Amino acid sequence: MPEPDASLPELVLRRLAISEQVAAAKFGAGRAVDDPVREQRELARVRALAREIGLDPDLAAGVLTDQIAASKQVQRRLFERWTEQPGDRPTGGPDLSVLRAELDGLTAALLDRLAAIGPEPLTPPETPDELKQEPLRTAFRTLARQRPAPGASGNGP
Ligand SMILES: C=C(O[C@@H]1C=C(C(=O)O)C=C[C@H]1O)C(=O)O
Repeated sequence: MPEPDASLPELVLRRLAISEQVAAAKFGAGRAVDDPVREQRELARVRALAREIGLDPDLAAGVLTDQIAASKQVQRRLFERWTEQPGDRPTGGPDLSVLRAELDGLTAALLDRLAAIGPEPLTPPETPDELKQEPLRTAFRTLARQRPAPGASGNGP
């Protein structure tokens, strides 16, 4: 479980770190990076969660779409690396179902943070890890824009 007071950028970074382990679990099992069925299920879930906590469902879905795209960028890069350099291939590691439960917990925490913060644009954190630089920009695509104020219905005068 994430720290209860983790900032939104920390949660995004944590989700990408777990994506590295997801890549290892999939690569070892010969599974594809993309799982469109799970993606659709997650998107439906965040829309429902967003409604429960007074967050714009389109905003929540947009932010999750970015997190999924960023996760897949990290995973694809690692698949390429491990294909080219078999010596770097990981051994062992957590089960995919355990990692997915962690991802789901982080997604819920992300929505909670999003509902709590103001509309100001957020910028991706700096990282020396070249693998994560572009995925981090992807993860912040929607967050980097001005957002509707929390609680705003969008139907006001
Ligand atoms: C992380 C995974 O890989 C991809 C990314 C997902 C995500 O970030 O939530 C969901 C499904 C996959 O397309 C996964 O399969 O669980």
